[in-house]
Amino acid sequence: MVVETFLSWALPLTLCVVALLLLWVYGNWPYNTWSQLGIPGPKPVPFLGNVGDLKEKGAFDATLGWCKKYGKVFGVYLMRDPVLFTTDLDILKEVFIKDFNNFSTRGLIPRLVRYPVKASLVFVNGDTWRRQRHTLSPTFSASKLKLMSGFISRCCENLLDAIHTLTVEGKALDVKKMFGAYTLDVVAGTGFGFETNSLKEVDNVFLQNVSRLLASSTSLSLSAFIAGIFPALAPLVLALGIRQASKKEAAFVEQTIRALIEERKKEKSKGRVDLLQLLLEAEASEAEVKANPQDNHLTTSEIVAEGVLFFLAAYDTTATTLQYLAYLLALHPEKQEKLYRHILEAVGDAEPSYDTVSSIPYLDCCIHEALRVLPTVALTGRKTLETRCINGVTIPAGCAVMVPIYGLMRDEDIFPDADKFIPERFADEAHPIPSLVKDMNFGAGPRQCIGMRLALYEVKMAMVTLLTKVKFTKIPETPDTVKMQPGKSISTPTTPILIGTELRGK
Ligand code: HEM
Repeated sequence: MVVETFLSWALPLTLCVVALLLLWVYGNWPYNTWSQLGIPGPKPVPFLGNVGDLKEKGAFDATLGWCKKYGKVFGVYLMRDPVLFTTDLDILKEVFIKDFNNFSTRGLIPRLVRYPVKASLVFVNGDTWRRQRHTLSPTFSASKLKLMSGFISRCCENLLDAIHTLTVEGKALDVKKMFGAYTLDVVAGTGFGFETNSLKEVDNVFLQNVSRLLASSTSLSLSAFIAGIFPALAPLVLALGIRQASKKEAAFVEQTIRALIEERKKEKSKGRVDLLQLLLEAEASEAEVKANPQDNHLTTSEIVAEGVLFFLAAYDTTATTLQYLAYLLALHPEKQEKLYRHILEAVGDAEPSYDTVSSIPYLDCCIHEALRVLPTVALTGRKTLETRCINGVTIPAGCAVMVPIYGLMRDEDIFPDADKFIPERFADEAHPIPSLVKDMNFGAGPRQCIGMRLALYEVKMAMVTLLTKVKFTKIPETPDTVKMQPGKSISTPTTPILIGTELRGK
């Protein structure tokens, strides 16, 4: 009897203890990777690694803090995955440029990413990436951008009108909202040849859906959390549709793109120069793509994926860059006046064009410096196929190597007085900034941002159009410093940035 009672509870109890022990081992075993390799880093907690810090402080502030504490190379655990963070230029050059064949995969790929984004350039790899990249690259050549110039000019004029009205009415300028509407109009027109009226109708439904989709895709949800701890459950989480946060918005954006494709096919226009036209000219069946993988072809489902991606990748990033540039110019009137003089010298009374806005070195300096002081993107990186040892640092096979962009941009060895807004540092011939660092806000190497030229062109056209007519000013509502929201991979201030505007010549 005593033996039976003992067995009835001892067996389940033993099983529970063994299960808990196994769970404990599972939740802890990856966390000696970096200490064994002699690489410093923050102490991980079971199952979560260092995600707690990222969630609490945000990717920008957490990684900046780690850079200050651990230096140029440190190891972090994202859930159970070891990730090497580095601002060491020799390692970055090797990873992004010289050893690209080994590091051609994007660093962190969310486990729950689904179609259409999953099939787009950002997330595909290997031969599929090569084919898509070759097919899409011509869209962003200087000659194609020049053809889009008339449309971008019209968007800039609308932007100027909207800001003129605000100024006359004495209202503060919500920089992100205004520039978000402008970049959405540019993306819609240059990408798909359709005119959103988001500058006049700031609460545009399409804009709201894209914003919500972006917000949910850059924050950590419960489902991402489950899939992070138990990667094997990711397909189940996706199949069950647990990741509901962005489903509705993703469907809305996807449907809009599909409708645009259908309309364009009916129109049969050959004269268009937008992204959609280029995509459709490359359209081929799945069988054709399989048979000739080296040709510049895209399947119909890839065309939809690239269309959705174009909105996601192009709109918020460029609007955020414009937002910080306008804000920093409002805080630094002397730099703004210098930029105004340089713009007048280059453009005079003429209409700004691709060539004129591209020939104002001080404008480039201001954009680079704004991106440096307040970067738009927190992180980018690559995954190593095979184990590599670079500069004495071992990177185990399958491990991600990430650049903490904020930390790199605040490195006092490269940027003395790194907290200060000094555009001139990018023109200092005595201390040139390495181009790898200068452009790292757009990544580096063959997988660098494909839209960099378009983004810079949009920013330049907007600034040249506005600054010849309007001054940005600091008003009581303008914050002295920007605090970034945690949980976002694209920089988002905790409260909207408001600045003042004055008409020039008044
Ligand atoms: C100021 C605005 C922008 C910033 C700061 C930015 C930043 C970035 C960064 C950091 C990457 C990763 C690059 C790497 O890993 O080396 C990237 C990739 C990418 N960006 Fe941008 N981006 C901007 C605008 C745009 C625009 C306008 C487009 C338009 C289509 C775009 C499309 C893409 C695509 C498709 C990729 C993936 C490229 C690939 O994997 O081959 N971006 N961007």
